[in-house]
Amino acid sequence: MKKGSTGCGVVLDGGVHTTVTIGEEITNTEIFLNKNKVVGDTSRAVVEAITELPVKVESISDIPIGCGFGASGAGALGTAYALNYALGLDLTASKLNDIAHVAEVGNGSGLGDVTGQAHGGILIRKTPGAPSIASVDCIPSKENDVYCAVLGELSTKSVLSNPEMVKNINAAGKEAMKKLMQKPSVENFMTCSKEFTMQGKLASEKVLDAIEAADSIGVTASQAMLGNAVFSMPSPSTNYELEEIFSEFGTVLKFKVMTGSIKIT
Ligand SMILES: Nc1ncnc2c1ncn2[C@@H]1O[C@H](COP(=O)(O)OP(=O)(O)OP(=O)(O)O)[C@@H](O)[C@H]1O
Ligand SMILES: CC(C)(CO)[C@@H](O)C(=O)[O-]
Repeated sequence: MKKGSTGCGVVLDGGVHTTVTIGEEITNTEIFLNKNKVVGDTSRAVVEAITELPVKVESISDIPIGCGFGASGAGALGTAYALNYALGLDLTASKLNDIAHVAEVGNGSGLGDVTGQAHGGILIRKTPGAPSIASVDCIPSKENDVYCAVLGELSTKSVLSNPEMVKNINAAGKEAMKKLMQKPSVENFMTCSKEFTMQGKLASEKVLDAIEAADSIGVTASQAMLGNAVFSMPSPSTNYELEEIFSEFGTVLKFKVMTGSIKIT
């Protein structure tokens, strides 16, 4: 519950849609992601925290997997909310969010995604921890456009289990957070995020090239953590040009900042 990360990130209006099935026909817990059977340790940990019954969990993702978009945290939240409904558990949102966070952190697949996703917007996590205990704030924002270029995967677990990398990230993160809190605007967030990318030493050459190319048209871009992807919130007048530039590096995805929280459909 106490473990997590501090930082600031953008919650997108794209995510993971999760359905659970329970019944006599389900004899083993199985996790499916985009119709493929996966190990799905984080979603599985949520199931095990909530019920002893075998559950079929099916997630369909409209965000890329393993690219810094927080798909494992989103799947964990979806699994918790869907099980609450299917089993008629009447748990509060706060309890469900905490279960998803503990599953995510316990599995090493993320540290701050669930807390961010549980709140929405451009969320600042001032202290680490589960959604119910982390101290948070946010940068007020409209449903700004978020442009992303997906260049490839980067395993979160491999980074978080590397002490040298974590040391760099913590040093760079501390500086970036200090600077962000002095002026918590969207523009300064992008600047601090970019500096964090440069100092944190997690960016591939291609990520750095994409950030530099955006810079050449006066747009600040940064790396999606922890992924081999970049994102930016350009002004409407630079949208088109940025899309052209990003498309030279990888698949371009367009989202908006999601200003609300988890949706139950
Ligand atoms: N919704 C989901 N359901 C089941 N398994 C998932 C889900 N999302 C991700 N995974 C699994 O998690 C692993 C990728 O995790 P990883 O933490 O690197 O990526 P991520 O969660 O997409 O993004 P981030 O880098 O932001 O944490 C893959 O093995 C994938 O199968
Ligand atoms: C560790 C992390 C970058 C993985 O997506 C995220 O959970 C975060 O920002 O703490």
